[in-house]
Amino acid sequence: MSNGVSPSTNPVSGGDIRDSLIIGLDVPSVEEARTIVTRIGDAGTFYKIGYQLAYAGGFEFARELIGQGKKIFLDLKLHDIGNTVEEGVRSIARMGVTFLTVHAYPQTMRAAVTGKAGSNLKILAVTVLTSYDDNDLVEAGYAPVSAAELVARRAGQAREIGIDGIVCAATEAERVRAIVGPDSFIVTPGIRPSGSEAGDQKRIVTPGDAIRNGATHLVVARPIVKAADPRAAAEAIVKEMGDATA
Ligand SMILES: O=C(O)c1cc(=O)[nH]c(=O)n1[C@@H]1O[C@H](COP(=O)(O)O)[C@@H](O)[C@H]1O
Repeated sequence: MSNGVSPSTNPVSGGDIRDSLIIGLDVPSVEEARTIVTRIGDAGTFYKIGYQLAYAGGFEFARELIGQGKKIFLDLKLHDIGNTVEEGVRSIARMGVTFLTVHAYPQTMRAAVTGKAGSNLKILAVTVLTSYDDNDLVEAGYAPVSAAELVARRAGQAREIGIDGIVCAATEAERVRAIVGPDSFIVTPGIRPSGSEAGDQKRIVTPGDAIRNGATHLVVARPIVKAADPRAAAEAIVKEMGDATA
């Protein structure tokens, strides 16, 4: 697959395990992000840039990291009218990033697939945010539906539309795999090494269990970027992922 990423990089199927850890650079400035990336060194190969850093110089920093051979997940969680999503994705497709998120609404997913045509960009559909539980869905106006059911429904729609990968909690990874088939990425945030703070995450899973459940990529931000030693934190997570494949 293009851009150096494929489900075969999942340690389950024998790739470089470091490529399955996506480190979320949820920090306020490029300077801070650069310091963390330097400290992590070759323990980190794949970085996520989301709202906080993207709107504080993160797009330029993404290009800088790509120039250094790192892979970038641009986590913009797009959702707008179809034409706006399509043209936005077309612009992003020229940046050379590996992954881009959109919310898993059918119009939005179709527009994103059209916008990325002819590029190496992979679109990930965010199904139900990992900070949501069943009660949060009711509060947001959904008829009573479990997060797991809504994830499954949206994963099915994503597969029909031709989306490259699914973002879901690792609690749902096995069920999602059965829906999307063997070639789709399954990217799981809400990862917490045992003993670490859940914070605002509700559907959390340890790194080892996420790999055992079949995730191709794990997204981890605070447990690494807020650690006293980010490199040691990343290495410990990679080790736990590797042990889960043994
Ligand atoms: O799309 C995402 O990456 C994402 C989807 C989701 O459902 N939940 C979720 O936490 N994320 C992102 O994953 C990262 C998780 O951060 P930590 O909870 O600090 O590890 C954050 O940058 C979130 O924006």
